[in-house]
Amino acid sequence: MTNRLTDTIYSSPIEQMSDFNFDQRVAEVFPDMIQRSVPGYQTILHTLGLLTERYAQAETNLYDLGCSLGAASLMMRRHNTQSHCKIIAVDNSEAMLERCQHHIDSYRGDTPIELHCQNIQDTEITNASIVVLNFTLQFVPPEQRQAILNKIAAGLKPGGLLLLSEKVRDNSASMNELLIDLHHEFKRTNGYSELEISQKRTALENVMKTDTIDLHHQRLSEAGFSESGVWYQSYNFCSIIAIK
Ligand SMILES: Nc1ncnc2c1ncn2[C@@H]1O[C@H](C[S@+](CC[C@H]([NH3+])C(=O)[O-])CC(=O)[O-])[C@@H](O)[C@H]1O
Ligand SMILES: O=C(O)C(=O)Cc1ccccc1
Repeated sequence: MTNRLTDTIYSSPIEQMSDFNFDQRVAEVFPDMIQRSVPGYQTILHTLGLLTERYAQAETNLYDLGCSLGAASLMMRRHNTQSHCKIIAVDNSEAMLERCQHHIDSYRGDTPIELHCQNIQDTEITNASIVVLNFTLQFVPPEQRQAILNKIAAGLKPGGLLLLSEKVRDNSASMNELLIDLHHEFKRTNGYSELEISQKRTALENVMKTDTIDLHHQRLSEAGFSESGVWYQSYNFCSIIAIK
């Protein structure tokens, strides 16, 4: 994207730190923030394109849960070759959705994209061939995560696909520390200062509770997915494919 606004949200000392939330300021700098903060973000979107070519089924719904500015929806729309599909993109941040609509309108595509401002806890999943949770489940309270996966598995057609990308925690405390450290180095390389890294870490503490990869596999199996596998991991960021 050209003329991308730089994320400077945590660049000055903040006296009263409040929890991270997806407001207007975050929405404005989001492409820069996610690109500089999430290792493999582009790789994951690229692979979603390949998966769409393989897994989209005609006359089904493709869901993008926690769509932010619609990057995953646009990728699915660009790669979908099946007829009579609908992309349903959901986010509970009005600021994100407003920008998402502009984004979508500025590209052409055959598959219609419907935007819904709601909690993904309330989204009905029906007749789905692909569901994307690209770094969204991590923001849902942990005790509500299983119910969402159950609903997704129930709403997917046989052979349907879930792409679940998450920041994760390692089983071993020392390995976890190392992976977090390497991620922080990645952020420094991308121009974030020590202050920005540490203030954002504090802001995320209460709102982003990470799980282990083992727990993700367990939940997916419990939900009724026949298979799940990690296809990508970079430091403490991973992406899982689950097939119904
Ligand atoms: N309960 C919820 N219901 C609906 N939306 C939610 C909820 N909780 C958080 N969100 C939304 O989930 C998105 C998470 S960002 C996803 C990136 C995108 N998938 C991408 O492929 O670019 C990831 C990140 O910032 O690390 C935000 O837009 C929130 O408003
Ligand atoms: O920046 C981080 O440390 C992250 O964990 C990733 C992220 C990216 C965008 C919004 C919230 C968290």
